[in-house]
Amino acid sequence: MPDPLLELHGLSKNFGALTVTSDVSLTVLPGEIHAIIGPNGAGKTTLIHQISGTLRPDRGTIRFAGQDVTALPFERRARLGLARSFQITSIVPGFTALENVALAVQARSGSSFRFLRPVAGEAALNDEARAALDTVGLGQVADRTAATLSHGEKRQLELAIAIAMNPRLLLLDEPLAGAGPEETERLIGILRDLRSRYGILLVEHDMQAVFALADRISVLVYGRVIVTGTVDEIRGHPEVRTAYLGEDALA
Ligand SMILES: Nc1ncnc2c1ncn2[C@@H]1O[C@H](COP(=O)(O)OP(=O)(O)OP(=O)(O)O)[C@@H](O)[C@H]1O
Repeated sequence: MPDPLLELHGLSKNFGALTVTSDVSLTVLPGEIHAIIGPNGAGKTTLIHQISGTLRPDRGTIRFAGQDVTALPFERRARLGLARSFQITSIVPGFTALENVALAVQARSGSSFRFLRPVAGEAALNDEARAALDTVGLGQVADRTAATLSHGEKRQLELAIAIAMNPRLLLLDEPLAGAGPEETERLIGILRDLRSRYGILLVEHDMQAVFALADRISVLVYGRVIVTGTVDEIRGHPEVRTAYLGEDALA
């Protein structure tokens, strides 16, 4: 088995008396989609915040690509290749799709493009941005203003922005939220293509999409991982069925 890209050991976090993450341990392997599912309020988003570095855990460790990153700030983790896809709110509506992605390329590369002649620097930025847009199937709309993109295209643009960070692991928090059936199918296809290039930690409510995509699934209930397993193991697991009682998501 390859070394894990991401390893969480005994991660715990309380907000006052409320335990939001309780002794969470899991791994994401290179080329794997590891999905986190769980009822509303189970602690999925706060877990993502701790992994990306915007929230400090009270206990436990986070290792990324063999390095302990528990104490590193968000930007340092991003530079190591831990990319979180941000919600649509981080897209600049008045910029084109290409400009939005070029901004992310520029943020990642810092001053490195400054050493090129201005025109060459801009061309290099745009080439990288175009490649990221092509990867998520948005090459045709590169020059459209982001505000005019459909909801599904905006979700694709978020993925392109995350890819422009040159990541090794993508942290995706509900990448299908608000997408219609056709958009969902398209996004599932894109995520499937991305799997061969990145490890993916996927938080997603759309259970059919999770079952279609995930190599492994961890089920979070009240901040605790109650089981990690393959799609078949999770579908048939009695405790998971109990946690979702009343929902037909596992049908
Ligand atoms: N900053 C905060 N201060 C206090 N409590 C918080 C804070 N952020 C989240 N919580 C609480 O922590 C718990 C876990 O929230 P979280 O958003 O991580 O759950 P979730 O599994 O992502 O939920 P959903 O599926 O509805 O998005 C919830 O009870 C929430 O109200």
